[in-house]
Amino acid sequence: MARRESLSEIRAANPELFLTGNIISATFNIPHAVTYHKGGAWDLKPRRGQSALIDSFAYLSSEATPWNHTVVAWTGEIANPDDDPLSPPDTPSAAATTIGTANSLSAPVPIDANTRLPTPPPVDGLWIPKADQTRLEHQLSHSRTIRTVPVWLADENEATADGIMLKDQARWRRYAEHDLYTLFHYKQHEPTDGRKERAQWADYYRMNQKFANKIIEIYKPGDVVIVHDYYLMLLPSMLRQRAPKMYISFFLHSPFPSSEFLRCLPRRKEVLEGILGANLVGFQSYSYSRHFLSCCTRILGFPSDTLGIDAYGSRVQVGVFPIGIDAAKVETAAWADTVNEKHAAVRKMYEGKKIIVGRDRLDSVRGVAQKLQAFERFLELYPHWREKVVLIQVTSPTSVEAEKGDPENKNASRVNELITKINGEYGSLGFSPVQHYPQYLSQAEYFALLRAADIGLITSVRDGMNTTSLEYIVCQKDSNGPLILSEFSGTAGSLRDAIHINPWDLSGVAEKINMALTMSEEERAKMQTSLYTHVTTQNVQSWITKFIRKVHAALSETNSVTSTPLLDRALLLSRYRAAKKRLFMFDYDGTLTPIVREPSAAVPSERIIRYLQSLASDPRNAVWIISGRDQEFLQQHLGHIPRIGFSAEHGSFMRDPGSHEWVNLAEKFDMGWQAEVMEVFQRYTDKVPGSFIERKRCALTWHYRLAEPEQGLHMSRECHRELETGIAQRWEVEVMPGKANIEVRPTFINKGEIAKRLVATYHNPGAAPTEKDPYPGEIEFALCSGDDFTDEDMFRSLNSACGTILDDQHVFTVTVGASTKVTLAKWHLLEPEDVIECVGLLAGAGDPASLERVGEVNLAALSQVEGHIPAEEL
Ligand SMILES: O=P(O)(O)OC[C@H]1O[C@H](O[C@H]2O[C@H](CO)[C@@H](O)[C@H](O)[C@H]2O)[C@H](O)[C@@H](O)[C@@H]1O
Repeated sequence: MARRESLSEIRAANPELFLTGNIISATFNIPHAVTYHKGGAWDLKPRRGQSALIDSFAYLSSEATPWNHTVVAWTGEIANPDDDPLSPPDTPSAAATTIGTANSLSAPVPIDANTRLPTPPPVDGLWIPKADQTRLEHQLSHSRTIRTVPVWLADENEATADGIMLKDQARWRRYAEHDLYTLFHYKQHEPTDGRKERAQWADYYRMNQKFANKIIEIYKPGDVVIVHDYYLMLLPSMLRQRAPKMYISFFLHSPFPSSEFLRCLPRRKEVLEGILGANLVGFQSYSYSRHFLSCCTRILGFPSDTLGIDAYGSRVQVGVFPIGIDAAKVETAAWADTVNEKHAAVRKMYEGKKIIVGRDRLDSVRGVAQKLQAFERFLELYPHWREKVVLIQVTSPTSVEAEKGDPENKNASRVNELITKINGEYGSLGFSPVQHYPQYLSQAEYFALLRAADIGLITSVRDGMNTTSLEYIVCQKDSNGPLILSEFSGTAGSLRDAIHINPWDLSGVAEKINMALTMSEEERAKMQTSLYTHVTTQNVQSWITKFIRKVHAALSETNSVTSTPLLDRALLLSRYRAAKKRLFMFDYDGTLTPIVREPSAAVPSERIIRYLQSLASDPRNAVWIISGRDQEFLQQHLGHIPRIGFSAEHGSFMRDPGSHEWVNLAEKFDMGWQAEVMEVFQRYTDKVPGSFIERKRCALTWHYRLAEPEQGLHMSRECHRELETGIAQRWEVEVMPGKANIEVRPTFINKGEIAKRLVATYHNPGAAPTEKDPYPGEIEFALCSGDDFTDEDMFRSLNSACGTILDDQHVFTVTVGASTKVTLAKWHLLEPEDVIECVGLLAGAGDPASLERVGEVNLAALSQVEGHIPAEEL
């Protein structure tokens, strides 16, 4: 019998969990289906579906963990019994309709006339006075199992101080179910003119915002927020904007598609950016996490590795956490007396027959049609099983917006056609090989069926996590019925010992059904032991425990990473103003201009040209651009600015301010290595479509930004290794991995050497004026900014000059990028735009508002994720 761990065992295994504190779980629907009774107590029934998630909430809210747990969720569509005379408040709801007695199982194709779909929500509006709203809030917040704070969803003008008017309640789920759910399951709609989508998106955005408002109301610093599923994908970023230091995690319960598919979503960027407000993002399976990482790189252009993404100056960790079920609870429920009776009745009814069981929602991705086709094939290929095997298929109505709205309901018709065909062909007067129950089962009937089965058959064509497969394993504790599981189910990765099938290969599935029916008792027991051990140990309690443990680990890693402070612009300005002589060294790409797809497109903005002009016009300032670019590029785009010095190709060439002559510092260097490097680069260019070589006078660069990202990265590593172990051993050259490039240049010169030279050139206390330094004196202010690996050499040089030649307090080394980036710089700025703003600030030529803002900037807030979701979306 699966056993729950005791509190002391859990405590011993997870000491970090016992930090205590608040956990706020944000999920779309509250765990109850709610019926309104004007002026009276609200009727709360357990909500169907998401049993694993709701069990995890119950666990977190229980005494077994030290957490103070609150669920924040929408009320769901509120039912009004006055609108539904067939469903008075005191009778079981339509959803509780059962399949009746065991005898009904023998009906050929039993479409139960009593079966009713859930009551549709009122369309004309339901007015709920404030007092009744408060009553529901009180009932939910005093729940003994899961304390819940409801989110009320209505248009602004429909929610007043007196109450709320609920109209078209299903609108809040439409975008998520119509667009996201569908696409995440690899299904694509016909494109439309976009009007309906825009309205649905606006509801989705507003709904996420209302969740953010509610969470902010109850949030206290230190609380951990766990956001669940595709309904709330914008919430992490919305929360991050409002509370930059909040601990936020996001878990996706559904599949996540490959970037090729996600690209089809018009709101792909917003959705990805929404999630990236989280510190940790969790998925059901490895492939979903891999797809997400690759989408962030391909669609948003953020660098990622297998463990996370660097986005907006922060690290977002990504992990895989396959959800489990509350196995102990299922086991207890499955052996209740009522279940025992039903189980005996089912077995008796099908005495002498093998039972295959399937329970699915009638969504097309659940693969019911594929299952029927495979069963048909099985009866065709293995005639000796005819009349000896029955497929009992229970289907609940589709919950997919797109399929609900389909007037033809093609999937349901296809399923019915297949059943009629199979029963017509392989059935007889007294027996139908497919028994179909298109309805909800009571829990007792459901467990009785899973226990009575000889085979569990899951043929989903796309599925996040399949709870039926896990419940089936628990129910087969004594009978060892094999589980046949689609390889496209998110559960397949965890249930390695199940019989995996490809639901599109009908003959293959038929073969596996035959194999499962003919397995020896020993083989079945072995399979069951392994699956049962997995399901009972990797349960819902261990799932949420691991997830929270990982949230804590992610947060402590983030906090322990040395964080480079955001440049103190007020300090920078005051030191600049006080200095009589100043030196500026700016890298170009990624510092004065953003990184773009093609090198030729990275031209300086009119603004930075104006600021540099103004800065260089002050005779107290020596302004240099120190870049990997070649002379031609620098000259063409910046050469016209008077009094600016240049260093090209990582220090190989220099041009003094006011001069037109370039000095070649690599003149005496043997360039024989170039031909060899070109040969290697050419080979990789041939292999990697989209990559190309940038040939400069001295340095050579192989670019792969336009290549397929994974291939580019992989091949660049290979190329780097080949050059390091070959040419770099024979020649005095350095191989440098850059931003989607690999550069090779002579070792003797680098940007650090140039920085050293410039300090030596301009720091001349007591000297007479020279052509190079017409205003001799001490350097009283230095600003050096760069974004990549090659710029670290400049920071190193300046750091070592500090304390000997320069005054540490007056030297500003500034890396462009995240505060978490490993750097020798003392400060950071997030983007080139920030550098440009600073240059404008010092030059006195910037936006006057930026000057006013100095000293008022909230440095902490600036280092966090800011405003990815434009306010004008609504
Ligand atoms: O020292 P820098 O001024 O930072 O120059 C480094 C290299 O930058 C250029 O490549 C990079 O920027 C391109 C434009 O944004 C981008 O398309 C490319 O992927 C980046 O690697 C330049 O092409 C190289 O020659 C420089 O060495």
